[in-house]
Amino acid sequence: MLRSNHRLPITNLAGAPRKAAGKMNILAPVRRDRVLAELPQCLRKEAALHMHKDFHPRVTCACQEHRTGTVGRFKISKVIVVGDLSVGKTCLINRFCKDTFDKNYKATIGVDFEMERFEVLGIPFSLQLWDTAGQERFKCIASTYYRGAQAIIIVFNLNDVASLEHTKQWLADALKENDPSSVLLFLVGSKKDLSTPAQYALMEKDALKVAQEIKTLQRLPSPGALGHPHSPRARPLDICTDCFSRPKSFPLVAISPEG
Ligand SMILES: Nc1nc2c(ncn2[C@@H]2O[C@H](COP(=O)(O)OP(=O)(O)OP(=O)(O)O)[C@@H](O)[C@H]2O)c(=O)[nH]1
Repeated sequence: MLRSNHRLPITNLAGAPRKAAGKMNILAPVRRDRVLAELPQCLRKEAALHMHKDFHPRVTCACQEHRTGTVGRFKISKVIVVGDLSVGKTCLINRFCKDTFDKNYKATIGVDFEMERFEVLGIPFSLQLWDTAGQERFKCIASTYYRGAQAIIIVFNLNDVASLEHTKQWLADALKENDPSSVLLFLVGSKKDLSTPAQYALMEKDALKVAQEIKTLQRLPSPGALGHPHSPRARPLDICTDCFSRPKSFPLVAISPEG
């Protein structure tokens, strides 16, 4: 069945949604649970994406004075979500953005898009979440939206080992359009509620191996290799999700392959 409410966003060359001409840009207030007064504690030091407790004063100052051109695209981050068909990419995004879960499968055609606004340490911040199609026949449409991502979330089904194997190809395709030296990677296992503890334990081991392979590939110095020799920000984390029964937010179990 095809997603009935599917929409393709109008985009500019950088892949960001374009504002409708002549319309005033009036934004609703940021939701309370999207206001982060302090950066959250990480489960493990190696799994932390932030190394400092605060922003660099230059960033804070530029954002407050609306001069974010000087600090790059700090105030908007593009996240692309890739992975095999039916692994649960849309459900993951819907749980995060709308706190909803739909048990009926409706394939994404091409791409779908959500925007989440945050306030992080007093600085407004927007997250663009690009939900891409896992079906082969829509892959070429979806891949045109890969460019300019700050983070890539590669999803696999914890009950389908083939979907884990395919994550390497999904990542390789996504990295063709992005800078491997600066993009953040997340390896996400979905449908945890459907696996038994024994199945889950096996899959967790395999997922850790894949995460480690991804990381090793990133460090390869040869040109044309998956990654970049110096990629301090690129660090795959494993996150296991269960969109079905967890009521709110991304349930995170970070099992970083570092250390
Ligand atoms: N039990 C359970 N079912 C899930 C979970 N996540 C997704 N599903 C189901 O899996 C099916 C596919 O989910 P989608 O989110 O549409 O999958 P997708 O990866 O976006 O699929 P494509 O759009 O084809 O790429 C749906 O029937 C969902 O209800 C989960 O955590 N638990």
